[in-house]
Amino acid sequence: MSKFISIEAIARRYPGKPGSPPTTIFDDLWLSLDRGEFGCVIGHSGCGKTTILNILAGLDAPSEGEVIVDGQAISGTSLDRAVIFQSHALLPWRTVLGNVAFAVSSKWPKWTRSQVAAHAGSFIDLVGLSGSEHKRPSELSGGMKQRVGIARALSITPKILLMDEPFSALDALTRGTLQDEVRRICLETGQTSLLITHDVDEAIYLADKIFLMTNGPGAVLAEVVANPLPKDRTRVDLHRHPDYYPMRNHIVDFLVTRSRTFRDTVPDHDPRKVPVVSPRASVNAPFPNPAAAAVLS
Ligand SMILES: Nc1ncnc2c1ncn2[C@@H]1O[C@H](COP(=O)(O)OP(=O)(O)OP(=O)(O)O)[C@@H](O)[C@H]1O
Repeated sequence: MSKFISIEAIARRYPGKPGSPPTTIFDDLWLSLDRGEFGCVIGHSGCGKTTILNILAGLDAPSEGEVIVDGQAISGTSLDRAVIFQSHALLPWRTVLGNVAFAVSSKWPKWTRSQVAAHAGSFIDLVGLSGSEHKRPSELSGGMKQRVGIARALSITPKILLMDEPFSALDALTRGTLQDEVRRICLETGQTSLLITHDVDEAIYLADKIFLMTNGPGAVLAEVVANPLPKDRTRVDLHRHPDYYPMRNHIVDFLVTRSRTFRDTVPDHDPRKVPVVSPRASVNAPFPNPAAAAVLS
């Protein structure tokens, strides 16, 4: 079965200094997601996470390779692919309703004003901002601004939702609440999503698949972690699940050690056949324990 999102052999290179070869951020990168899946890319600063997201959004183009979404190679930006940035990028002169309505009328230019307002209003409601429709961004908290960004992205019913560290500028309480909201909405609507984060717990809570990137330049997708935790997990009971610590330890171990040493320790890594692992609790086994990471394919 073909994948809903298929990143195929992409590379991103930047010109080097005069007389030097180009810098390769990554090359021959393959990554895929099924429809309705929530993926998370995690890796150290500079490994190319934002570059991957920008390529998927069409804000950047790969130096080589292509990206297929729903059976079609992408080219440039599209209202099929919505992005939520760390900085919400709202139009400051427009109200909450005006910001969301702007996106809605871009997608459906023939809709009447009242159709646009009703549709935008339902997404403002979805993110819990009813009553604030007529406020301008300067009157909103950081969390509320990010809610507007989420409502705006979801209101155009995109095929894929792309998020670049959308919660990282928020305080812990607001971050947790918005993670809950995004998870609820994505599960309810079957939204295919890709999130960039540095936060291991955020990835474990939200993602079905976590893509582990090695350090750049020359980063590679080393492993895909298939989340073994139940779908009905909640943020508060996450750490009580027996598979939580094996999985968390596996990812932290990767980020602390293997992301640096991967190139030397796995010289025959095949970027087209990236191992999918699902770290689980294993009785009497110290961690890290290779046996705890069941290789699924
Ligand atoms: N226009 C550019 N010219 C040259 N190099 C660039 C350009 N844009 C990005 N880079 C380099 O590409 C690499 C990957 O950048 P990217 O922002 O994708 O990393 P990241 O993993 O998202 O980092 P962070 O976690 O810090 O956001 C970095 O080393 C960056 O310096």
